[in-house]
Amino acid sequence: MDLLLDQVRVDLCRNNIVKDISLSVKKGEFVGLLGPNGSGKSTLLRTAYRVIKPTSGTILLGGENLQELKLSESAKALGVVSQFNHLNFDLTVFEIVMLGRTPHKTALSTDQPEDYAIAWEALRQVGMEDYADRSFTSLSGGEKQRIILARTLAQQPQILVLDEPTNHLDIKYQLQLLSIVKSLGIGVLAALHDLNLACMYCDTVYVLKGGKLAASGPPDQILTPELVRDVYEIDCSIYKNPATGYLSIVYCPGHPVGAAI
Ligand SMILES: Nc1ncnc2c1ncn2[C@@H]1O[C@H](COP(=O)(O)OP(=O)(O)OP(=O)(O)O)[C@@H](O)[C@H]1O
Repeated sequence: MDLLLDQVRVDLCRNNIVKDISLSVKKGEFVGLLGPNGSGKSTLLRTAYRVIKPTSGTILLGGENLQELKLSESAKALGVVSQFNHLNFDLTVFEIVMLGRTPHKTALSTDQPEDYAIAWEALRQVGMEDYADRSFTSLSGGEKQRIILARTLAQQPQILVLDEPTNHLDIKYQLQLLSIVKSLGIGVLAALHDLNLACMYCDTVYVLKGGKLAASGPPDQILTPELVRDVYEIDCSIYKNPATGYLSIVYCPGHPVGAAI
């Protein structure tokens, strides 16, 4: 299944936050959404997963207009891991992961053995089987993030939208989360702050600046010191790391470009 955004504009409180962005996420493609704080990444993602209605433009999910799809259909197809996971229900970890099966059920259907098996497999994928009986609210920020990913894996979505999914995770689990997501073989749209992780995992990146598209393409073709300086106002050097084969970005200490000394 593909996700296509065509000339999407989003106004919030009369401010134009997202300015006519077009992008595509194809089956199996890992697409990164980059840009500094306040550049419109979360707003664009929230529009893509149907929390915000676009002011103009079109979003197609599997070729169908997202706004015209039944909510139950888009809920089944689109998985979301967002930045904020303030769930205050007193549920166990396993119960949270089982919530991922909800979009696949009708009002009267009960949990089937297959649902339990899928939820256990999702917990196993994030390495959290031993936490199944723990209260979700007792977990650390990083553990919560991994359980939210497991819930989303249990949903078996066809497109995954991630808003800063590596927040709270130490480097091992940042790499684990992105590797799991990449291995799913579905379309992924992820807002990322870490440009080095973007270079390692993204097939394509879209870079936002002030709600507009500043650049798009494969990271090794478009991430240049000039682009980083223009978008993030910071100097850096970029080289191909012989150990990984990916670009590595090293930020220069000192003053951001244009800052008063
Ligand atoms: N409901 C709203 N009303 C008015 N402005 C808003 C609203 N929601 C977000 N904004 C503004 O829109 C801009 C883009 O915010 P958004 O959260 O999309 O940026 P972002 O790129 O995800 O930032 P960050 O990297 O800090 O998470 C910001 O200036 C924000 O203050």
